[in-house]
Amino acid sequence: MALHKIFRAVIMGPPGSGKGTVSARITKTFGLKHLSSGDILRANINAKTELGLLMKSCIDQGQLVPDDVMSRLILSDLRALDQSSWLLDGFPRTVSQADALDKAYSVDTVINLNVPFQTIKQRLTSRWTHLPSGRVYNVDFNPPKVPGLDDVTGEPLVQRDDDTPETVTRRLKAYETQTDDCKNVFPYRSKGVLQSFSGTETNKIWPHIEAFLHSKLSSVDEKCEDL
Ligand SMILES: Nc1nc2c(ncn2[C@@H]2O[C@H](COP(=O)(O)OP(=O)(O)O)[C@@H](O)[C@H]2O)c(=O)[nH]1
Ligand SMILES: Nc1ncnc2c1ncn2[C@@H]1O[C@H](COP(=O)(O)OP(=O)(O)O)[C@@H](O)[C@H]1O
Repeated sequence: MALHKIFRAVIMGPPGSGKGTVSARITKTFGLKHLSSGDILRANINAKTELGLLMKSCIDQGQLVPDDVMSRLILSDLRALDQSSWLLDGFPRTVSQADALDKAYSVDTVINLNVPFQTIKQRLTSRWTHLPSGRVYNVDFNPPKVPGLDDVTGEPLVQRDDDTPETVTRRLKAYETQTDDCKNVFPYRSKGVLQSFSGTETNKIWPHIEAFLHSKLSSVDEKCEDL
């Protein structure tokens, strides 16, 4: 689908709810640029930047990195995408981050994935990641064609240091208290742009998200053509 107006979307949900998996499908179908806060942080760690080294211990302990650091990082990357439609994955995660984004951009839609924590725990301990691209695999759900290797580049897959059972528990707790419990204070429900999708299987949730975005994007385009 060709987009005429700039469309800005956010995808939220607990760790392991399928944000990366759904984002890949959204970018493939609708051509939005994908920006993932976790991928950006891991690229900094991998490149051994000062910021990456400082943030690594927070991430490995399953804690959120400080709001000011995260907001500055994401907003500066978004500035480079000013003329593009984008999908922001993993940001905002706190009220302060949501306020910082709201001051800079008006978000057209927020997709919220609602997946039970019990489902997530099993998924994350069997997640394999291609760090340079952020592509994710799963031994049961979407295994790579060759075990241990990325389908596109043939490079090795790794298990993230924070995908251990103990750290996953801490990340889910952080999500509950810092994101989920505060969701009503984020500026999205009151603005009528928050849309939740619930379930335990991405393949069942995806057709609903796809249909929702098709209708959302065509109404945005119609409004644009009316101007
Ligand atoms: N079993 C199963 N695994 C899934 C499903 N959807 C995604 N996954 C896997 O669950 C893990 C977490 O998904 P991901 O998209 O990385 O979630 P994120 O942490 O919210 O970005 C990855 O290993 C995915 O391949 C599903 O419906 N069933
Ligand atoms: N918006 C954010 N605010 C603070 N910390 C973040 C944010 N996004 C990512 N992080 C840090 O990076 C880690 C991994 O994030 P992410 O890759 O988005 O995890 P997941 O895909 O499992 O939800 C988080 O546990 C946290 O430490």
